[in-house]
Amino acid sequence: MQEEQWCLAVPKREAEQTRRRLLDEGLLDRRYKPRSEGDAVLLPVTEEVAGAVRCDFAAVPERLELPRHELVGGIAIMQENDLEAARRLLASRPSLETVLFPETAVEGEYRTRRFAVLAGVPATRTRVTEYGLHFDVDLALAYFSARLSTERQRVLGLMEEGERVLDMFAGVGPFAIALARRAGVVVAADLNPAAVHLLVENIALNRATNVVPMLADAGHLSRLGFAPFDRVVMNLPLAAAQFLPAAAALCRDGGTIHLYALQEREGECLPLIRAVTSGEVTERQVRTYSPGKWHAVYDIIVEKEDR
Ligand SMILES: C[S@@+](CC[C@H](N)C(=O)[O-])C[C@H]1O[C@@H](n2cnc3c(N)ncnc32)[C@H](O)[C@@H]1O
Repeated sequence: MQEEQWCLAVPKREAEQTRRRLLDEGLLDRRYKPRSEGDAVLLPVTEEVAGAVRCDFAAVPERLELPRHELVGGIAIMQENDLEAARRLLASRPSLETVLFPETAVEGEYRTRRFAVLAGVPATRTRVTEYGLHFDVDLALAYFSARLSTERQRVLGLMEEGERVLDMFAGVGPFAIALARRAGVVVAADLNPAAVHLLVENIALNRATNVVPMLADAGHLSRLGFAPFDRVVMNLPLAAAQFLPAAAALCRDGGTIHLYALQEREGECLPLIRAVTSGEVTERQVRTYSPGKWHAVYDIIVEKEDR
């Protein structure tokens, strides 16, 4: 039976690498079989990611019944509180250790969720591999989402060797440690002690020697007298209004701020951005979040002369 699905069409030589990345990010729709079309391979994806198109796919019969889920290392996060489906999911993949159901939305200052264990080992800690880097995460204690892995690589691709980078809301370090590959130094701050513990472990795990972890409120960073940064990452959606002036103060003239926001209409953050700089702004959709809401990133070139 053929069914219409979202998919990414990629050149054959990139297919395996892209398939693995989508699998890591929990975006590969394993209920359908990838297939070739001309020089491309069509990879079914679980949501409308950037560049996805609609195509017909044959269902893999034994996987059709698996529930929707997001993969984070050895943990699957299900959208339904369904014990029977969780057991089937756990049995479907040897690398899976635990199936969780989020009892709350992402909440609080630390942006964490509370989980119920539906199947497997009762744990919220796991190790995630992303583009050759390893991150120990604890989903109950500190925020982590595999869905931004492509975005981290995009930002890395924009960097010059030796840049000074500030990650204002670093969590367990996925942006900071990914960008450290090209940076001269990365300052990585977070106010969640558990996140900073994991950040320190992840710096060691990846043998990064140029990431400086800090347990600090981003609001205090501009008082520390840092020389200006070439690039500032702001991944705390909903906080633009509060922290954008500090980010602009910490960024050099001509440097870049990557501002992540949850929004319901294009250009929602532009008035806030225009209050701190008149520099060039590029806005793009990172991923859909819920109907009518999406995760956007604004790449902002900071111009200081005219302020
Ligand atoms: C959405 S998470 C992003 C974490 C990480 N950048 C990532 O991509 O996985 C936001 C992080 O900001 C931290 N946070 C919230 N308010 C903060 C503040 N005022 N100063 C520093 N960190 C803060 C939270 O603890 C959380 O780890």
